[in-house]
Amino acid sequence: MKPIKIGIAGTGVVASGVVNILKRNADEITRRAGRDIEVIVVSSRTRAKAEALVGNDVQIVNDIMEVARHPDVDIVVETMGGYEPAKSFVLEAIAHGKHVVTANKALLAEHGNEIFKAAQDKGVTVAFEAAVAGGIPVIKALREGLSANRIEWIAGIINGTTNFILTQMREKGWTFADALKVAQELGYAEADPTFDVEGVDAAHKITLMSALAFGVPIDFKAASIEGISKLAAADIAYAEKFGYRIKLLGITKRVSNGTTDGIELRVHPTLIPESRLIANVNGVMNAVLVKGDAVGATLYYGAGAGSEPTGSSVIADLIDVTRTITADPEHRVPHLAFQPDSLASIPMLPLSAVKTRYYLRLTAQDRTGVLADITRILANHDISVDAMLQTEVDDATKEAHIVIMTHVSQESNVDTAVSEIKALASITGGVVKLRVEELG
Ligand SMILES: NC(=O)c1ccc[n+]([C@@H]2O[C@H](COP(=O)([O-])OP(=O)(O)OC[C@H]3O[C@@H](n4cnc5c(N)ncnc54)[C@H](O)[C@@H]3O)[C@@H](O)[C@H]2O)c1
Ligand SMILES: N[C@@H](CCO)C(=O)O
Ligand code: NA
Repeated sequence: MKPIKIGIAGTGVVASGVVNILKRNADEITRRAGRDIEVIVVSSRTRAKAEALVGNDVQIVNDIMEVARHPDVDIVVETMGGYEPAKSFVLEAIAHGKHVVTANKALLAEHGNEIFKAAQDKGVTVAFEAAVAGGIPVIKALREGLSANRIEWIAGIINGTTNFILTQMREKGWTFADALKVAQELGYAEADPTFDVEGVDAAHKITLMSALAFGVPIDFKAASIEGISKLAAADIAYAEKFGYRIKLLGITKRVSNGTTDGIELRVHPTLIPESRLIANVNGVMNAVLVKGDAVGATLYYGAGAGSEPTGSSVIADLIDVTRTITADPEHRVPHLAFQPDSLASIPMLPLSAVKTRYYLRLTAQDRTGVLADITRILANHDISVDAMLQTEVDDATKEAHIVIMTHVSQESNVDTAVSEIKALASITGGVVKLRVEELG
């Protein structure tokens, strides 16, 4: 059979992984796909760099649209990142009847509904395994392996950069800035690393998984997002005293009970019991826990970023598309796991509706009655205390830290209580609030 012909836009970290693996494993890949997969054209802004990667036999063009419109290309790979020109490139390729493989979660989280609709109308596939948790085949698991289940929730460490930073800070005492710099050098970070650090990248990924899990349109605007830039080393240490690790988690949950029906979608630093496997996922590694009603909890672990791990997922998509390229589009696996005419309209829940356990750290002056004031406020808002710790009073500041672990409480109640506590004269250093997830 004649080879499947690939055009690549963007020859950076991910594209290099793709090209190198395609060369090294050509034999296995052909035996699996049933046809050779051959890169015939790449776009590059720096010709020398592209030539060093693909050699002289591959056409190198300046204009990405030449890749999108190339008459011989069957599948385009989008590894530029960002919203534009990536969006125009993908839509142009679809309009020209090309299948698309992309690693770009930002693009799909913001514009996926439009892109998948265009692909559906044209009868082509847009595949994106590399976009979520890098090399881990979690999109495949959600879309195919778990398709018998009603998904209950997903919780994942889905940003390698922040997990790398948290790990180096905790294990090696690196500063935040040094750890971020190394993550950038290793090719893990986004072009704009605030996307990593502020939780936006994780929110892009959990938004896509939420749509796949619950059969709803992609709704990035509904995500509540909090990153790790304000996380204090003191809270990591106190969490450990209670037996918890702090990880940046992307969480999506279907809440369906007598009073509430909807979907939670949130990213924030989270306390996880240290006995959970996922609490021990370190460095650039990612892990995604998916709870299905039939299968129970399942865990997917592996490298969430990096050239070849991400390239591994891009090529898995290329092989999938190659295998089904001649199939009637109606018989291909739907982009978002559910048939596009069967998407549900389930409300997205605000953060204020979340019910979980909370970690609170208060910085208080050492005055009589302060603890009584705090516990009275908590009780007034239906928040019961599970455990409490107070540090010794600092000689210089006369302040102490009071750390409180609550039982399950509602976020809106906790927020009201926190603002009342902050208003107490004895609370001089603000209140830190973190969420706790048992993930059992
Ligand atoms: N690096 C990773 O570990 C990783 C993992 C998963 C997903 N991703 C995603 O993969 C995509 C690429 O990431 P990367 O790390 O390879 O980035 P990169 O910066 O290493 O490479 C991007 C490439 O695209 C080219 N490019 C960028 N803007 C362009 C434009 N406007 N016109 C033409 N060419 C342009 C650049 O010149 C470069 O060759 C992003 O969407 C990223 O989020 C990266
Ligand atoms: N910047 C992302 C790349 C993988 O999507 C990360 O650190 O996880
Ligand atoms: Na993946």
